[in-house]
Amino acid sequence: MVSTRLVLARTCTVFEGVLKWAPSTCAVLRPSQLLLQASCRLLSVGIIDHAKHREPSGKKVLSEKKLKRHFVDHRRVLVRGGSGGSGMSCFHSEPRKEFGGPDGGDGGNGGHIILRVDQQVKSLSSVLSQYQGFSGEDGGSKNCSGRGGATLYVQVPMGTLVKEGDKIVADLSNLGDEYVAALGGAGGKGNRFFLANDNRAPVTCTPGQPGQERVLYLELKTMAHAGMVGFPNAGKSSLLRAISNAKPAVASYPFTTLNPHVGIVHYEGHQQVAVADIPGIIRGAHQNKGLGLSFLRHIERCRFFLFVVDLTLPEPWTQVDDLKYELEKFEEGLSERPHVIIANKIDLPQARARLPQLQARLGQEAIALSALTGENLEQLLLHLKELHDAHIEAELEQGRQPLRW
Ligand SMILES: Nc1nc2c(ncn2[C@@H]2O[C@H](COP(=O)(O)OP(=O)(O)OP(=O)(O)O)[C@@H](O)[C@H]2O)c(=O)[nH]1
Ligand SMILES: [Mg+2]
Repeated sequence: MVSTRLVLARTCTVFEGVLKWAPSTCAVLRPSQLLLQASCRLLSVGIIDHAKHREPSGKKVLSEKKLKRHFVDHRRVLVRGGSGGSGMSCFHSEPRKEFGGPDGGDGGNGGHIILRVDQQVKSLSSVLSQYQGFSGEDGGSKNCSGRGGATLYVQVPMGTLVKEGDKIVADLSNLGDEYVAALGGAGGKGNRFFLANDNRAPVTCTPGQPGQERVLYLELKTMAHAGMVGFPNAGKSSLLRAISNAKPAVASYPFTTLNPHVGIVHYEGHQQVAVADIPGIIRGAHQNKGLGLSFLRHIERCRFFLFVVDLTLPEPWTQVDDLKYELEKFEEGLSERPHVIIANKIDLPQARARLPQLQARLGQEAIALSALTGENLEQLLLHLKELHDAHIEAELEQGRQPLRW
């Protein structure tokens, strides 16, 4: 019993800092399995799938179809800044003080509308189609100025692109980024403002200006470090479930995933790598076949790619060529980004037999693994970390702030 506990503790310690889900993996293993695993492969990850399929109790999981309704990645928004308050025209009046002079106060300025990045917001679904800023108050007597309209903040997800017509006016890709979408109108002037030597009793006052009015197009480009690209059914979502805390739907039919999902892989020292899973791509996607390429904008900003190949299909190397071709069609140079090729479903015998042929045809190494059984996942995790570290180094070298999740 004591020795079993020791092995259990040791296996967990090896995982600790590399993977967050390690304790849950340990929890579902029988002691006999653990002993066997610890002796033959210290870093192997067994039967992850069972551990991953436990949903947190009490939390309703939305189906992919419902999620599609909730996930909005573009929005047309009409923004109108608050109008300024009007200036006041009045004169000081006091007993025995006949000519008190003008004392009409200025109107308050209208409130601006500001788009602000919020880490908690993951889609544009909470953004309304129009916003009206708060108006400033009118000026009062006794030189009282009206109160200015409060600023209206609209929370948007990180990676929101703001366009006006065809022109990109803002790229909100960092935490805390803000963009003034509409300026509030200036407040009007009270008659006190027009007091001059040649006019001691002005009655003129001006109305407040209307706020700025603009039609903006918001476009969300999901931000993640790594983007998973692959044909439908290649096992992208299964892989994301296995390495992160994300729960994309997994099924044996193509196009199960309809929205991008981002999962976070936790490493030692609180380092986090965000991995995005997007719907499957097929040959001819750039001609709008399958689900088309519109969702590719969600991996456009990924710093590196994971090409997921289904090893059970004949000639799996053609999948890599097709994926690279489609990426290139979407945006020039996209296929040149750092990437790693993942040969999935290695647990199946026919897949294992195709592996040497794939390696030879590709001319580069592919990480053979099984998202279902967890075999060889650690190699992917270590490679992911290497790619992430290289990205941070490159960004710092160029004086840019690396993407932090
Ligand atoms: N045997 C085996 N089956 C796998 C493995 N990975 C995924 N599968 C199965 O392959 C099917 C498709 O998996 P998904 O993860 O939904 O594939 P996907 O690439 O996300 O598919 P789309 O969302 O349609 O693009 C499911 O039935 C999975 O159980 C694996 O490593 N081994
Ligand atoms: Mg999927």
